[in-house]
Amino acid sequence: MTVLARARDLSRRFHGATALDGVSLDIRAGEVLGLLGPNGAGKSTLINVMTGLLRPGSGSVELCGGDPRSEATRRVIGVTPQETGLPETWRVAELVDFVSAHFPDPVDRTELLDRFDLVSLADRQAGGLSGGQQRRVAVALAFVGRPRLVFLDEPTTGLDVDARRALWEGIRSFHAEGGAVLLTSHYIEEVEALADRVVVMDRGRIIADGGIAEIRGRVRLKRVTLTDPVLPELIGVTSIERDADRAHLLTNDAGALVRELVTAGASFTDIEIESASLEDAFLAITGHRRAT
Ligand SMILES: Nc1ncnc2c1ncn2[C@@H]1O[C@H](COP(=O)(O)OP(=O)(O)OP(=O)(O)O)[C@@H](O)[C@H]1O
Repeated sequence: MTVLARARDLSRRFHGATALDGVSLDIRAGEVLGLLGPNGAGKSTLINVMTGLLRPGSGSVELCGGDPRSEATRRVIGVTPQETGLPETWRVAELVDFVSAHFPDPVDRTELLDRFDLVSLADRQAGGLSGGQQRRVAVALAFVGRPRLVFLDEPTTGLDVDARRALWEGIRSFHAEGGAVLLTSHYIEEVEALADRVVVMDRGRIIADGGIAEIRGRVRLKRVTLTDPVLPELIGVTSIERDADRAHLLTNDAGALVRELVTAGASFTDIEIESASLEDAFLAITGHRRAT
């Protein structure tokens, strides 16, 4: 499959702190790649280096065979950085027209606004929009130039459920037409809903890369949920979380755990065993508590 973006052995330090430490990554045509990692893992730095906004300390990046810093190469990608500042007095329609003027074959304005559920905001000034509405406009602008590959850094942070769903639909229809996307997210269910492939970063390195089922399978965790439990000391339990009267135990061997509970005479009223979620797998791989 065609490789649209190729990063090789990227490293980048900021004042002595390592943000990227030997990262190599290919993004292929037509795939949606979810980039996960805890705060400070290096996700934004990777996007900024891959899109030519930041120079790597060492290593190389090729976008569609070209240099990400060249204008011609940049026309084939779309980017929504984590922080976006829209000019406050400009109306949404004017912003779309302005960005469109930089591309040879832009998406029709009405079609774009419709795709991202922004038609009703077309005549509103950007400065008067809510944070979530501004975010949706900023994401939509990444798609104006009919890019082959779009980089979205936390596209749905701060959006309510409906706005997030509208944005997901916009990303899905781009994907259905063959577009490729790299997106970072703190919402694991977002990556689960949109991505074909998941890359997990931690401390500037890629520590897992695969399909969602594969990443889940890499840690053969089961989630065992018990109601009203009085638990003995347990062996082989990766973590225990409690919410109200339920306890969620993560383990590599649910059978052994159940036998241990029964042998120890532990009391509980209900038991449920399910496969680990992507979030469980992510936490197990990084060793961090939450993807915040
Ligand atoms: N411009 C900068 N100046 C100094 N340090 C920086 C700069 N940009 C990033 N860093 C540092 O590099 C590391 C990686 O940061 P980065 O923003 O890439 O992580 P991230 O995975 O995107 O985190 P988050 O999920 O919080 O957005 C962090 O330690 C961060 O403090």
